[in-house]
Amino acid sequence: MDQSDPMPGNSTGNDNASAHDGAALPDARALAELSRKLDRPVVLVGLMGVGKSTIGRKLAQALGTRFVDADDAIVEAAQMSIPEIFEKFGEAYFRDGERRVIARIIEDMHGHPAVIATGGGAFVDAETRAMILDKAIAVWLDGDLDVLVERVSRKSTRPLLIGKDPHEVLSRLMEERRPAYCQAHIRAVSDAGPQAASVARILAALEEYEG
Ligand SMILES: Nc1ncnc2c1ncn2[C@@H]1O[C@H](COP(=O)(O)OP(=O)(O)O)[C@@H](O)[C@H]1O
Ligand SMILES: O=C(O)C1=C[C@@H](OP(=O)(O)O)[C@@H](O)[C@H](O)C1
Ligand SMILES: [Mg+2]
Repeated sequence: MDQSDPMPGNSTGNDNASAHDGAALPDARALAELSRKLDRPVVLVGLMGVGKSTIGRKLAQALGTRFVDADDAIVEAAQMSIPEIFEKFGEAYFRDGERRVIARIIEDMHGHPAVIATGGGAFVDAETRAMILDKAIAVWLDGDLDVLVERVSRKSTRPLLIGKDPHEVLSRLMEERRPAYCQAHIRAVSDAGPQAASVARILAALEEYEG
């Protein structure tokens, strides 16, 4: 890869993404070594349905680190589901709570490696994004619109999608949010292939980033 590329793993089509396409994870020694190098949490950002929660849990398993899903932590703190929070208090209130919860999770890690899955809108909030960029390694999980639409259609618990056409909403959010997601330290692709392949691509990009 061009050494001046600011986004390791920032590849599409047939360039160096192909080097990371295999589902094979690094061996245990390489994983332990990478985990040892990580002195900050890895924070997954990206659109709804791209796999932050699912792939994040598997990434943490591979690295032998803790995993926290920020959405679950918000639900626990609020004692309310995410659709209920949106309905009762609105999105702005949710974003404030989300920022505080993510800050607390990162703080609780005390600079130890961990994997944190955020909700799709967290990194779009300027303050939350600045905090994540300062204190963590931000990994943008990116995927094709059609893949995301198919995945979000499996569950109806996302307030921004309830009663709406997921293709229409996600294509609009993809446009609106791309400039924010682009600021992540790392980009990795989550495609329709095996989940292990997505995990392997993130690990390869982290390895490249950590040097
Ligand atoms: N790489 C992947 N390959 C296949 N299915 C996936 C992949 N990542 C996520 N999924 C599935 O897509 C759905 C949405 O994933 P989820 O992790 O909830 O996304 P997010 O947290 O980014 O909204 C889940 O049913 C999950 O099992
Ligand atoms: O994109 C968003 O604004 C949201 C994404 C959701 O999380 P996932 O991205 O994990 O689905 C959840 O935080 C909430 O419904 C809002
Ligand atoms: Mg999620």
